[in-house]
Amino acid sequence: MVMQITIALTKGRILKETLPLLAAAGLEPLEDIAKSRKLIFPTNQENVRLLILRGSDVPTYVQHGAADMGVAGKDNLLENDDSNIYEPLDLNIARCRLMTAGIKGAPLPSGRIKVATKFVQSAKRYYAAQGRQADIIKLYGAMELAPLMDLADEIVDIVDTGNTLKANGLEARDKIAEISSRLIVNKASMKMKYSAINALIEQLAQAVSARKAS
Ligand SMILES: Nc1ncnc2c1ncn2[C@@H]1O[C@H](COP(=O)(O)OP(=O)(O)OP(=O)(O)O)[C@@H](O)[C@H]1O
Ligand SMILES: O=P(O)(O)OC[C@H]1O[C@H](OP(=O)(O)OP(=O)(O)O)[C@H](O)[C@@H]1O
Repeated sequence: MVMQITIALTKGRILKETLPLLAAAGLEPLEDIAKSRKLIFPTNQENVRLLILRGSDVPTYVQHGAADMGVAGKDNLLENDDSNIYEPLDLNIARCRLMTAGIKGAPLPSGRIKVATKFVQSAKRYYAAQGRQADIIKLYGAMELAPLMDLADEIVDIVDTGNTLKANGLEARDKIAEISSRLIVNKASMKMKYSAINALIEQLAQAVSARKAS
């Protein structure tokens, strides 16, 4: 019996870098995802279909088995319960860093600090490890604005070139994690659909190695 494999992909910048890797692994959607409002796409492999999701939802689908596999940024994986998830492959795409940042030259208050971030779990773990009392303020984007409006003393956000911080008079401070997109697999799916999933992992691993070598 042919086992269907469902792969949840992160839309946006990650999708643009994921599709060429999937193609190199012999897997392609049957239509142009960018020109469609659909959310489920069949592929050239009849037992494999793609879901297109927000990056923050991919780990949830894989954790609960609504998708067998997924591609998500490590920043989002660190925010979610991953007890049912394997992470067999770093796709080495969408590389960036999760960092603390604040107004350039501004000292941190000695006591409790206000921290604005989309990455609440990572922030809680980081400040606890630093022995700092942090009041976390949840935001969904444009975190760089928070210190400028005195909403927060620091932010925890993604940094790549540092241009966004610099353009807003902020400075990167401490690195919390190296970020890249990772291939994730539901643990039960790995057992029940081992041969099909393992073949996909191996083909993607070869595509990642070939991309690194090029
Ligand atoms: N400037 C960047 N350079 C490289 N990778 C980035 C950058 N910003 C984010 N990423 C990576 O790409 C992923 C998707 O980022 P993107 O900005 O496209 O969506 P998002 O708005 O963060 O996601 P969501 O819509 O779920 O909030 C992030 O989870 C992160 O892993
Ligand atoms: O260090 P830099 O090169 O400036 O990149 C960092 C910025 O990139 C992301 O924003 P972007 O607008 O790309 O995505 P978003 O939708 O998550 O804000 C992230 O949220 C930072 O603001």
